[in-house]
Amino acid sequence: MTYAKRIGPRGAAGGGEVLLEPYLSGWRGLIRFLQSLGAVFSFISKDAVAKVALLEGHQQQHGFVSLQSLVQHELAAGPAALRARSDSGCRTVLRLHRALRWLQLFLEGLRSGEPRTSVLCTDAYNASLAQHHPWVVRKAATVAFCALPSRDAFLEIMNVGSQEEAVAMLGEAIPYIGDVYSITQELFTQHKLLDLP
Ligand SMILES: CCCCCCCC/C=C\CCCCCCCC(=O)N[C@@H](COP(=O)(O)O)[C@H](O)/C=C/CCCCCCCCCCCCC
Repeated sequence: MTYAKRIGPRGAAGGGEVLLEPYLSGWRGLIRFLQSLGAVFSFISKDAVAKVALLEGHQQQHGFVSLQSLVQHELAAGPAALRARSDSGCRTVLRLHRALRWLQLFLEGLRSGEPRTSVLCTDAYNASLAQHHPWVVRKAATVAFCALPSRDAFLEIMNVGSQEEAVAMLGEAIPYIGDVYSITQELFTQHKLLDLP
């Protein structure tokens, strides 16, 4: 199971570029995992599927290799044009970028040994995505988190062997996620894109 590892370009050539193909492939793997957790999470997975599909469309249309090339291409039209678009790759990446912070925090909590996954998930959500969501989405998300399996069951569903092996895998994967998050955060800070509507 390499969902999280495949997101990141840790040590990849290109001076800290986030390569689009492994980035999207990582998201597809995470979404499959989320879908396996049951219908209660379908409103979340549907949103993630739509966002990944939008980015795949941009990738295919323009041949982007990295997040950096996507950002450069959209910035060339000017910041005002970029802000006016509701289907821009940049705003979509920004939504997934915030979700990646949630994932990083959630997996760190899972690794730490806290048994209540719903608490871990809620804490990670409140520290990342929640501030960007309206009340109704926050409420629905918090209700869905109560349906998460226990930590033991969660590590089992990950299907990477024993609990110790699953925890070891998280220890390897989390730094990759952190790298992708940091590189994207720097890119979006540099171009003042962290508040795209
Ligand atoms: C070994 C790994 C195990 C970990 C498995 C984790 C699986 C997670 C898979 C996918 C994560 C979902 C990412 C959701 C992206 C949400 C983007 C977003 O903020 N969208 C909102 C704003 O979009 P626009 O309207 O501006 O286009 C949209 O309103 C969101 C709607 C849905 C609610 C999103 C709640 C997200 C909560 C975090 C995911 C919890 C999954 C729990 C499963 C462990």
